Amino acid sequence: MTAPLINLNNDIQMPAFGLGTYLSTEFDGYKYTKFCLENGYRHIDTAYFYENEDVVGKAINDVISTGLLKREDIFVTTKLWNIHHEPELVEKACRKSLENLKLDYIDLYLMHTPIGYKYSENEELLPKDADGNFLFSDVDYLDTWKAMEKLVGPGRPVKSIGLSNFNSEQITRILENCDIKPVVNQVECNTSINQKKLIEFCKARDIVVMAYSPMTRPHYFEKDKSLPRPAILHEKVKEIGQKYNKSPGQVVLRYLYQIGTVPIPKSSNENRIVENISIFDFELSVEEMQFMDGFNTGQRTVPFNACKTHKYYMFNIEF
Ligand SMILES: NC(=O)C1=CN([C@@H]2O[C@H](COP(=O)(O)OP(=O)(O)OC[C@H]3O[C@@H](n4cnc5c(N)ncnc54)[C@H](OP(=O)(O)O)[C@@H]3O)[C@@H](O)[C@H]2O)C=CC1
Ligand SMILES: O=C1CO[C@H](CO)[C@@H](O)[C@@H]1O
Repeated sequence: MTAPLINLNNDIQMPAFGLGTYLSTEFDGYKYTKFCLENGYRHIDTAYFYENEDVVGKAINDVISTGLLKREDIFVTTKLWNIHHEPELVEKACRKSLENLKLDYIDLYLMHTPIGYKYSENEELLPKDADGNFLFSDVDYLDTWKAMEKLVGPGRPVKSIGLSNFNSEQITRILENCDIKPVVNQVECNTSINQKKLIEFCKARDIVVMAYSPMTRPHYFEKDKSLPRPAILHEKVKEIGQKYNKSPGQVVLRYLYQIGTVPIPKSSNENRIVENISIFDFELSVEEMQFMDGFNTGQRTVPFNACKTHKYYMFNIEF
């Protein structure tokens, strides 16, 4: 199955469903990106921080070279990492991502978070002091955004730019000062934190919410039961799925699609990869949507706790 296309605020179209690749190792990153593209996926999410742009890019290029797909059939999202927020580092970082991916352009380039980390020559991705505290920078994310704007346009390396992990006040500040509007805000969005207010806020401003950790990271919950409990483990979600001949995972992903987001679940399992995208041939009822709303506690799986002291920490306000 392929996902429907949605129009971004710059009239570029983006598939309403994608593959996440965080923690996809060299082998998995290549094998499953390729498998996804061969099985209907047209949208891949990676990041400089994931250190897998090279294998993800190789999978994309290999599928293109077989003739199955053309470059323009595939929507590639990658992200500017926190150490590259200094305006003079932005284009270099973007070019490095393109070089890793071995592509001529990036479809969507996101600022990974509003928080900058200290840059060093050896490109330490998570720079810390001797006590293990993050070494932050205080670069204004607006200055970073201005540098990202310069990447877009005819002959430039990026088609669309967007945000990730931004709250409503930070988005407003960008919108009030930008020349190019963000097309997307990628945030944690799953049954435990369904982001209804942020989705409404973004929708009113023509910004699409992309849902990361849409399955509520079942592999993390397995190891630490204080984390939010994935709804796929709930008996009633299983029952709802049975009614449509769908799995609990499909019910969760369909819920996220119906509340207006673009889910990007990660999977390194062929059955689950095919299953996850097969959500565009059924619809949850109003009552079922209300039941799924009931899981929303607001608890995050990815709270960026180590960044709490930074002036741009994004999760201090309601949304
Ligand atoms: N912008 C940001 O700051 C962030 C972005 N992201 C992006 O979002 C993507 C997805 O989020 P992620 O954090 O990976 O977490 P997910 O919520 O997508 O969880 C991934 C886990 O869920 C399992 N899984 C996938 N599908 C199913 C299913 N149908 N039923 C049961 N289990 C399933 C996978 O196992 P298996 O592989 O065995 O199928 C994997 O262990 C990331 O990979 C990344 O691309 C994520 C976090 C932060
Ligand atoms: O994209 C990401 C994947 O998850 C990480 C945390 O587990 C985040 O730090 C990062 O933003």
